Amino acid sequence: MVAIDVYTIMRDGKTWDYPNDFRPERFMVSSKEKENAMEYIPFGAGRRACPGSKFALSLIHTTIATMVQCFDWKVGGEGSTLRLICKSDQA
Ligand code: HEM
Repeated sequence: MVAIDVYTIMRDGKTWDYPNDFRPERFMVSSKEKENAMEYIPFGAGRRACPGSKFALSLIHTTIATMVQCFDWKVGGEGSTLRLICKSDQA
């Protein structure tokens, strides 16, 4: 069996500035430019790549929008954690 260390590949300092930071703007390049990129492979690659990737990518917008609508997001406190507080519990 061959195991690929995807975690390390996707945090390679030679490819990404500040690889451990959450910087979504790093993905704001045309998809053509990154067509064959192997630096970021959350769905794997090749023959065993995730067959649900298109479904997951089309669903993620609705998922995030629903979470923004239903929860108050609070960052900070102990360990700078993210807390999601259900809006309907606050009434
Ligand atoms: C954000 C959501 C998802 C992520 C990040 C993800 C990621 C992955 C990864 C990394 C693999 C392994 C690829 C490899 O071995 O190289 C995989 C396999 C797989 N995924 Fe997903 N996946 C997601 C959503 C889904 C969804 C929504 C479905 C089905 C509706 C799905 C079905 C599968 C199946 C069946 C495999 C096994 C493919 C095989 O071994 O041939 N995944 N996924």
